[in-house]
Amino acid sequence: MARIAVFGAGSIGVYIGASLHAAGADVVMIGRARMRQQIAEQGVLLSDLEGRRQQLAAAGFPYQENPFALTDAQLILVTVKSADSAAAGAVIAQHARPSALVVSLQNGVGNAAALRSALPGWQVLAGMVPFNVVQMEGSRFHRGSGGQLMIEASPALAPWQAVFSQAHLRIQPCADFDAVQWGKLLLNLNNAVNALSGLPLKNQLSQRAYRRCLALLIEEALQLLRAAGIRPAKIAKVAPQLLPLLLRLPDAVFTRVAAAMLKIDPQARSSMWEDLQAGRLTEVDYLNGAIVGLAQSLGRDAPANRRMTALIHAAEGAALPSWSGDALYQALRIR
Ligand SMILES: NC(=O)C1=CN([C@@H]2O[C@H](COP(=O)(O)OP(=O)(O)OC[C@H]3O[C@@H](n4cnc5c(N)ncnc54)[C@H](OP(=O)(O)O)[C@@H]3O)[C@@H](O)[C@H]2O)C=CC1
Ligand SMILES: CC(C)(CO)C(=O)C(=O)O
Repeated sequence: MARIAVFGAGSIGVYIGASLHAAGADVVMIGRARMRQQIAEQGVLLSDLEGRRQQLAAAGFPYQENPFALTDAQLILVTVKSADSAAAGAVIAQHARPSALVVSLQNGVGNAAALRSALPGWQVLAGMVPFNVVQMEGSRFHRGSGGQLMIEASPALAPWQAVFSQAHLRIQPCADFDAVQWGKLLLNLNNAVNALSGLPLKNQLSQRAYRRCLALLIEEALQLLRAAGIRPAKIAKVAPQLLPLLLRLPDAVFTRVAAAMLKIDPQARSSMWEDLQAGRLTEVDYLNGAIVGLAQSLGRDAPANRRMTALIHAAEGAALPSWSGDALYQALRIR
């Protein structure tokens, strides 16, 4: 059977890899010793907001540290954080076959390009994970929101569609993937707001004070995208251009009008909050920082996203933050 490798299996990689394994696919997850030990002791519990709870035994669970496992892979899913993409590409180049299809399942707009630079001549596709996964007590990997995986359209995807569908991970191929990545990045501007709030996503997004911060960041990004001639795709239920207006609505109206946006498990958190909590560096340079970089390329500034990037860097390695929405809004607007 065709072999799938998940490279850099943490929250997203274990959730996707374990779902494929549970559905009978031939998959191997490659990651760190800490994760391998945790899984060897406790197995993996997959859960989701629709009520799934599936315990997968430690015995025979395909997780290992050795990248040698890449040798037989025909499909390689890359799920490392953005700063690790170039190094991941180098390891893949060393161990895998150039005929393997590589798919980046990462946030940000530059990871597929980073992988392509490390893997000249390989087929690398950009992908997008719309849902959220948090690691919880008991080696539990919990999907706290919904949506379909999106991957850059290519005939090379066809043999994999059925395998993913069997694992309840339907793949939606998309032609204009730049638009998809920028559309997702707009939503990921909330990762930093969420991380600084210290609150679960649903609670944070239910409070107008935090939504005003996000509206400010998105509005600034939309102006720059327009100036650069980039049209972000609609990833949420509403068009990107309407997001600032929607987010600024009073709580009572927002909870009714944007009920679909709040269809999130009360325990779900952003991946950036997970990074702060684990004492790791975050992906802020690849999210809010990408807006600052876009501004610079246009000879402009992105003050709110620039300040947000600095606030997150200040929080990295420090005690877990718990900003109020109003204080954060003021900090993002300080001249
Ligand atoms: N978590 C979520 O809900 C979502 C995340 N995403 C995106 O998906 C991507 C992955 O995120 P997430 O799963 O949360 O990240 P995690 O940090 O949980 O997982 C990545 C794992 O890869 C490991 N890793 C890094 N480099 C290597 C290497 N060279 N060899 C082996 N293992 C390596 C990391 O170990 P170590 O930390 O020790 O380096 C870590 O365990 C990110 O781009 C994120 O933005 C997208 C949608 C939702
Ligand atoms: C799913 C979402 C948008 C949740 O914040 C995410 O991409 C992340 O946590 O990185």
